[in-house]
This record gives sequence, C-alpha cells and structure tokens, in this order.
Amino acid sequence: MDAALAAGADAVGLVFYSPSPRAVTSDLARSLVQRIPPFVTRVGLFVNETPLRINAILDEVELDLLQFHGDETDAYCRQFGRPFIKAARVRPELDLVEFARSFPAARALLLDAYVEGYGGGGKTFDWTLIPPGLPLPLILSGGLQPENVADAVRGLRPWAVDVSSGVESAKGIKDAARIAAFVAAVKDADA
Ligand SMILES: O=C(O)c1ccccc1N[C@@H]1O[C@H](COP(=O)(O)O)[C@@H](O)[C@H]1O
Repeated sequence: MDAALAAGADAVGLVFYSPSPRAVTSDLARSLVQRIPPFVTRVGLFVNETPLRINAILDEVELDLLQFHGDETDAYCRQFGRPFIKAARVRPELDLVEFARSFPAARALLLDAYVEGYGGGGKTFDWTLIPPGLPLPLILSGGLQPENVADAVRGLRPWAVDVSSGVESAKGIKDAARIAAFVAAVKDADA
C-alpha cells in the first residue's frame, strides 16, 4: 500500500476474496485504508460474494469503488448504491460489446484474461480481441507488468490499467521496486 501510494498510483485495491493469496480481513483493510490520502480511489474487489458480507464490509471499511470480478449481474452490482466496475474474463467466444451493454450502471469495464480462479492469474490475453466502440471506459488488466505496460498504454489507450501479479516477487508478495517501475512506465507512456 505504501509503495503504491509513494509511486503515485491513482487507485489501490483490497481483495475480499478468501481463496486469493492477497485476501485481507476487514480489520486489516480498515487499518490500510486509513493510510490512503484524499483523491486516491479505495477499491474493494469481490468475487461472487454474498450481499450480506459486502454490506458488512462496507459498514466497516471506507471504499470508493467496488470491483466485481465474478459472475455478478448489473442488478446485483448496483444494489450496494456504490460506484462499481465490472470485470470481463476475455476469451474469443465472449462478445465484449454485448457484455458491456449488460452493465449500464458500471463506471468502467475491466478486461482480464480468462483464468481458473477468476483473476489475479498474471496471464495476458489477446488484445486484438478488444473491439472498437466499447460502450464503457476500458480498464486493462491481466498479466500486465513493468515490462509490457507501456506497449499496452501506447497501443490501446485504456482509461486505466490494473495490476497484481506483475508487481510481485512471489504470489501474493508485492515488490516495491516493481510497483515503482510499473507506475513510472505507465506515466512515461501516457506523457
Ligand atoms: O488479485 C487477486 O488475487 C484476484 C483474485 C480474484 C479475482 C481478481 C483478482 N485480481 C485482479 O485480477 C486482475 C488481473 O491480475 P494480474 O495482474 O494478472 O495478476 C486484476 O484486475 C486484479 O485486480
């Protein structure tokens, strides 16, 4: 968290998905979000979570944006009355325009590779599968790292990029130097 903030990240995410090696408890999340300054977006990531647990977390942890990474519907995502983004797990047979149209309340569409376990797999997908004219702002993710993110930013001009595995030294262990290199590469490519 400190490394992301020092590097100048616009948003930081907290994973509330217990099978993930990055999962945090609401107690830890509450203490972490207190370090986040104004104007940095506090994102909570959920995968097919129960509304009961999400509402309990929202009561305890100040979150600005919800990231739904499972099989949730638009109606499900909007019930919390918070801004949200919806992840699509990209594979050739998925019509991304139709998928995006089915989430009219979403702030953005996050594109991730199709992996077992729903996400955070460190795998890129074929960026040529992204159609022109998506009806939602695009957040690109999936296998991004300091070494390939400049190509992604220059080639696809996404609204934002998101990273997890690519800035880790081992699964679930963030690496401050890789975080700094990633954010620097994004800012350089966007200049
Ligand atoms: O980070 C996780 O553990 C995770 C678990 C379940 C769903 C999504 C998860 N992370 C998100 O997955 C994408 C891609 O991550 P990676 O960079 O390829 O590791 C990204 O949006 C993460 O926020």
